[in-house]
Amino acid sequence: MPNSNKQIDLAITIPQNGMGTNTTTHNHQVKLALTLDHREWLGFLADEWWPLNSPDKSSRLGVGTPRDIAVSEDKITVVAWIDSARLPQVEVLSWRANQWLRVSLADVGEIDEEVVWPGPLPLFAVSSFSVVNQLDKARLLAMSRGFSNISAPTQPIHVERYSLKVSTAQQPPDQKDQTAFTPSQDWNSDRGAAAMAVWAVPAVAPWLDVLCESLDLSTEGFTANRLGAAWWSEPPWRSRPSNGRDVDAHNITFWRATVDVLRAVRMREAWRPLQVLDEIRERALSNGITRSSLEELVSETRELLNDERTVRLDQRHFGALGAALQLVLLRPTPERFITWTHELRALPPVIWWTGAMLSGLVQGYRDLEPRFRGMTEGRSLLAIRTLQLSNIETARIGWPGASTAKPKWSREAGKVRLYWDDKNWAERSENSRGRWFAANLEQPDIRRAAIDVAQHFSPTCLRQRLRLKDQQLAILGAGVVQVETKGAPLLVINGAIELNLPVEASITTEIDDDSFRQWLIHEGIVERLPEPPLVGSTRKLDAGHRDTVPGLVFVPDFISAIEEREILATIDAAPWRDDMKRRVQHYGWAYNYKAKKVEPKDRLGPLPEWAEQIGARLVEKGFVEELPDQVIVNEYVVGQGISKHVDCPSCFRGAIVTISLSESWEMFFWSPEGRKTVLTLDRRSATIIGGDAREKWKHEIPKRLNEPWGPRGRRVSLTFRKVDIHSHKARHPSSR
Ligand SMILES: O=C(O)CCC(=O)C(=O)O
Ligand SMILES: [Fe+2]
Repeated sequence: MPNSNKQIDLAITIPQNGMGTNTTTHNHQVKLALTLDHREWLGFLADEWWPLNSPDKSSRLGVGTPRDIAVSEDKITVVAWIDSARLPQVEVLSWRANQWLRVSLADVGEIDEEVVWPGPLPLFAVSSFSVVNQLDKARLLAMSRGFSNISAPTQPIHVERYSLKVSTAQQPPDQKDQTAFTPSQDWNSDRGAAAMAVWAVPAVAPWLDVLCESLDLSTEGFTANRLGAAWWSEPPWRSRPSNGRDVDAHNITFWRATVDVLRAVRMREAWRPLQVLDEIRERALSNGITRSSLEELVSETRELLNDERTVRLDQRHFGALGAALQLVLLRPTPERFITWTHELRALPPVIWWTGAMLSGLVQGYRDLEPRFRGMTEGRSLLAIRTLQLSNIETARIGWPGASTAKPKWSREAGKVRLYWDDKNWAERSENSRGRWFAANLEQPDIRRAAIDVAQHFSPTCLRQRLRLKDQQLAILGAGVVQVETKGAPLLVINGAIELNLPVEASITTEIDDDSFRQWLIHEGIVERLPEPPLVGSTRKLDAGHRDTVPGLVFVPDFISAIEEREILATIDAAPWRDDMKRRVQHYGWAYNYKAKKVEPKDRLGPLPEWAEQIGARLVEKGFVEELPDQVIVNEYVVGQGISKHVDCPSCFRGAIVTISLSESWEMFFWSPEGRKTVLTLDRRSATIIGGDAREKWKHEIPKRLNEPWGPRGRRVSLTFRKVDIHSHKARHPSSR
């Protein structure tokens, strides 16, 4: 955008002098030199822009040759070589033929002796530094490592002889239109807040969205409002929305007062939290906050600061915001603030995040430790973006490589990657909270694990589901029961009633997806969350192996995903036998693994309804001839399996069927000659083992940690058999 206007600007601003208009050199290679002493150099590294600390933010740069500034004997002279192509191609003042002229940066060349860059210079525009001897270089590097808020520059420091040129230029005239280049007074604080916001963002989707929106040039933080954290739509680095459409005026007003006061704190000079608190109170009152709610927060916070009470995370009047402020007042610097997570295990993410951001605001970018500043790419993008967001004038300046795109994020290989266009500018590690949030709760094994998690951590996300079928139940008690049919049917009970439920009535535990996710977004989690199960172990079968075992029939998707979930829920609600290596449940007939037989005394009763239904379907589809009357549920966790065997030929009649749930694992089939055939038992499939496969071949589930496609979690199988109680055939030597 600036490039297209360049020629026109030139035509207007270059006067017709002796050089003529055509002699301007379009030399982008020209090196601009900023001469600094070592203290200034350290300041440049701390701020990453130069100069920010002085009222005049412009810099005089030598063209090709560094300017000779009066550096005293005891100081080291450092030359920063600026690559003009990394700066916006705007107009600068140039000392050309003994006068100051306004020229485009792109046209600065050998004919210019010196230019005045109209604003602070970014460290990222520096291509290298120069010093005159090795000792100076060593001293500079040592100094840059000696301060907690400075890291050694990524640019090389060359040792070379250069000449300094005494300036012949007059004092440059005042530039009236510098505003676009002069960051706001608060830029240091606001940039500190932004850096901490990135560093501390909870790696959970909605909070990552909030962060991206907070750095977007256009949006107004809808996600933040939806999450009850409206103040994140008005982070310090954004000039306030003029339309003032606040959904949470109370919190926003308090937030503005807090930010205004905290960003004016000069931590280096003094830290007086009680005074800061009073100032926030004053400011909030004059902004129109109701006295009573504010006074309560203020007096409680005073007690906290005076060590007369301990931190309470459920702030009544200002919620997460009030709590975050209290924590920041207690520990104002980021490196101390972040230690709260160790002491307050149940710290909700938004309190921690808001507080961390405020600690960055109080500390300011200059004093921020490099670990909080992020990657090099991110630093420059964040600096430019906070400049753009702080005032409209600066937003118009086209920084090379700076994007106007929306910031986005993605999850990749255990990382959360933040990017603009295709530029990666920040990374966070994923955590189990974020992984749970992203997990597909439709997957039965994930859902099951989520129920476990909820049972342990947040039972209010759970529901009990009562399933009744073809019943007429007497209503006991004085209450009244009605069924409302408008919209989704609703059973309305007024007063108390009781029902005598038949034994077959099933009650299963269900999870409410929304409340589970809300819990993941908002709540402090005291213990380590287990990881959601991997769903990698679901691979489509290659058909090649299926025909090689005679008598084997493989039926993919015999069970639907919903059935799978329901059966697993029912199974998990029933007791497990754990007298073996793996857990099992026996239905219909108990099986004696030692004696390898079934006797009349082993009869347990009819199959449960779910097993009865599947058995009937197996007959109906012609996979087995007789209705199965025994089902064994096997649970295998990582490392477990079943050794090579033939299912007891004399105990059962006809084909046996195994149905695989929750993960796909391999089964090995061994021919009578000892040849191995591998079959993947896809989850939800049925494998019918009949004929030779049943009688002559052995089968096995290897005991191992991984399947070829990923680590094992948990597999559950259902084996359906027809018990042959009258058969007295000899036992197969290695039968089960
Ligand atoms: O887990 C399976 O699918 C097979 C179980 C099995 O072979 C058996 O119980 O005999
Ligand atoms: Fe078996």
